[in-house]
Amino acid sequence: MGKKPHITLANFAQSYGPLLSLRLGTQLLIVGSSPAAAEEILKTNDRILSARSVPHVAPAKSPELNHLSLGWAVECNDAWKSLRTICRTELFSGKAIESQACLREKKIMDLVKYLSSMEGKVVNVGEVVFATVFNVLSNALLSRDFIVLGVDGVMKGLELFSAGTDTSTSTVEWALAELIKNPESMKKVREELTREIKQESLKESHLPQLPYLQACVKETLRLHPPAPFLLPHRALDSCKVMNYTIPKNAQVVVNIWAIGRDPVIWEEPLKFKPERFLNSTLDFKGNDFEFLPFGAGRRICPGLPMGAKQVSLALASLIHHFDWSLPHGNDPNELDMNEKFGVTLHKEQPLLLIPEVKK
Ligand code: HEM
Repeated sequence: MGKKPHITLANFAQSYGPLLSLRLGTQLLIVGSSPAAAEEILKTNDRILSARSVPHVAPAKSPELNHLSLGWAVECNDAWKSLRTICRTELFSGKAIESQACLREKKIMDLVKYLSSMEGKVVNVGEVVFATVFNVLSNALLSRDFIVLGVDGVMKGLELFSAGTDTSTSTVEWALAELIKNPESMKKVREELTREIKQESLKESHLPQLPYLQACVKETLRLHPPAPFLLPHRALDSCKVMNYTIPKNAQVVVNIWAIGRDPVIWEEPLKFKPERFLNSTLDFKGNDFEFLPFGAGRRICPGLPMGAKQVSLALASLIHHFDWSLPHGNDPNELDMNEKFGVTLHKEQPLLLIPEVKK
């Protein structure tokens, strides 16, 4: 399938249709590549297809670690349920997210200060955003995790770090890259920020006043979902999807990257056009099967409320405080937008930019 299996499988879907069945050695792989297939996999058959197929490279392959793991829990058993409950009620509840707002705002202001000290120098955007996101997560989660989860807290905390850091960082990096490449959209974000934010520092409470910025985040997640296949699901039992039989233990994935770029669903799918999300109810909460960057159903990303806030605030602050240019006066049109497939779908070339403090 090559180094970019999300593209290979998107091409297969063009030729063979929205539900593919492939044999990878002894493993049967089922790939859904349309909103209808996604709905049958993640909603109609949510329970039966909610088990996990744990890749050999995944960190929690060993049984002891699986016992501690949320993302790699092989079934939605009682241990998984209790972890999800802790996420919902303790870590990512509306109240918890609100109480962490000050922390995110403070860490992002630290990032702004650091970037101000780097004015005129080349900065690796992914690296500096990663450090901030990691810092926020460690402060917000670990202390609570230890208290709430006791002895096992360290392992669970670590898993949440890896699930939350790469995904959020990569989204901010792609969003800034897209905005550098699309100056018209960048101008609109700036105009919105200048109009709505009268004070020096941005607060999370400002985010609802920034619909265009939020549309840019959605457009970025449509084109560059950090998990292009979600995480691999597994059939607990045999079931029917689109009138085909899915045998027990088949690995089942949804190619949300392919759905996000399907010309049948999206007008000019390869263009970065945040406007498509304005005056639209389309959201990433798992009810719109053409747009599933966080998944849907019982395995939907539990960190969604935190990830969404974190990405929007970081992106808004980077644009509110700085003008950005490419090193050596390079033309933004030439910016390399190639992807690298891995645990998350990253930019192949790191985004290197020069910040200039906005006067
Ligand atoms: C832009 C940010 C993020 C995106 C796009 C994202 C996306 C996803 C996706 C697609 C899945 C798999 C859903 C499935 O298997 O059907 C997932 C699972 C998960 N995510 Fe996120 N995520 C983000 C941020 C976060 C954050 C901030 C955290 C925690 C701090 C987090 C924790 C998890 C965990 C623990 C799982 C496994 C859930 C389970 O298997 O029950 N994610 N995420």
